[in-house]
Amino acid sequence: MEVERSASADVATVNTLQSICYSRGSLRLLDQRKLPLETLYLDIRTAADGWSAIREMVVRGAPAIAIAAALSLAVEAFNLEFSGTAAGSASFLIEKLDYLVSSRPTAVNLSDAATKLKSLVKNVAETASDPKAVFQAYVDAAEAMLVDDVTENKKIGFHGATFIRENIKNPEKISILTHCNTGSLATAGYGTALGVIRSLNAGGVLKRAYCTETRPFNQASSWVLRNLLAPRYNLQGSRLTAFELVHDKIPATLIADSAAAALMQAGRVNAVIVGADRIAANGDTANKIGTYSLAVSASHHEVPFYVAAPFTSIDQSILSGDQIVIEERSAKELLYSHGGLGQQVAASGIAVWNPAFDVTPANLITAIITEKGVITKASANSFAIKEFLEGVPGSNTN
Ligand SMILES: CSC[C@@H](O)[C@@H](O)C(=O)COP(=O)(O)O
Repeated sequence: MEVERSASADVATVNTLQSICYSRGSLRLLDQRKLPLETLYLDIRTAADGWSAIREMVVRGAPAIAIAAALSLAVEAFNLEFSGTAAGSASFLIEKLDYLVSSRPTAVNLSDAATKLKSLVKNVAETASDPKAVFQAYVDAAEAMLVDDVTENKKIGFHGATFIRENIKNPEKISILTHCNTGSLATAGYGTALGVIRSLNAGGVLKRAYCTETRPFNQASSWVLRNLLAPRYNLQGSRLTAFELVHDKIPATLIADSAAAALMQAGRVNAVIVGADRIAANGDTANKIGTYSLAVSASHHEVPFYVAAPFTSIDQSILSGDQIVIEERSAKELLYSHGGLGQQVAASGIAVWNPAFDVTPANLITAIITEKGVITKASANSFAIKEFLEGVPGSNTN
């Protein structure tokens, strides 16, 4: 993974909202750990580079992780002098895809993409005699993910804004709270939950967006120790979402995570919207740690709580959220400022539990907003996602 430093920290003059810069044979990822103070792109040449960039959170957000992983292998495959058979090229790609999936466990988009890409290369290898045909099919499919994601996000934005306007009190003056970062930086562009906020704003009905700081992630890794002399805090809400909201001139206010319940109690928001890393078949949703607290508070204050995500975030192979593997991150993210390099900020000897995600049960979710439309409750405690899909023309329900 090579560092490529963009000239300026002057965020207004560069397209800082593009986290994935790809052209055939070349991939650069915006180092999101450095935003908003510095714009730095890392050159990704191999699947191994992609794996490290995901693990170290250079790139993060469920859809962006999947696309970055697929494209890192596309770049490696495109630049490779491969002398084997078509079957050998398929095995090569499948092995690398399995490796990429091991980078972070909770978001399903990456494993979903890998499963689809593996099936594609297996099928192509069965009929192709030339390994190049297998690589070509892989590269085409990985590139399509980049394009499709933006299209799908815009549909999520449209469906979400329409649904919220039709179902909310005070639809001409919507104040909405969001958590983590679900915008352009977490996707190929536009965003999911933040895409809905963008769409509400474009429709002239958004009074104010509130974003949480989104504790606790700071930088803590050997790669950082080696490469970043001046690491910065990495709070997906205060640095990334706030950055996108300011960039788009959307009226917005930052709050500490712990201020969310008081914000609702004061009647300052009439909706909450978050993204998702994995949604089970019944609608239980894993998302950034703190999402569950927001949902509990929203329920208490009778504020609607929406999840916005593409269908690639839905894992129909699991019946409920109990089956979702939650990533636990380094204790250093809590014990030290600047992810282990800065000052100690907690008592020596204290044990740490640092899950990166939590699961919000379906009963606390008002609706799930997708690119295919809005899924509402089948009963008080669950969503019927399969049945919803069966009603969507042309949808594969598997
Ligand atoms: C459109 S991104 C949806 C989720 O991936 C997002 O809300 C989130 O939890 C991201 O967590 P992160 O740890 O920053 O990858």
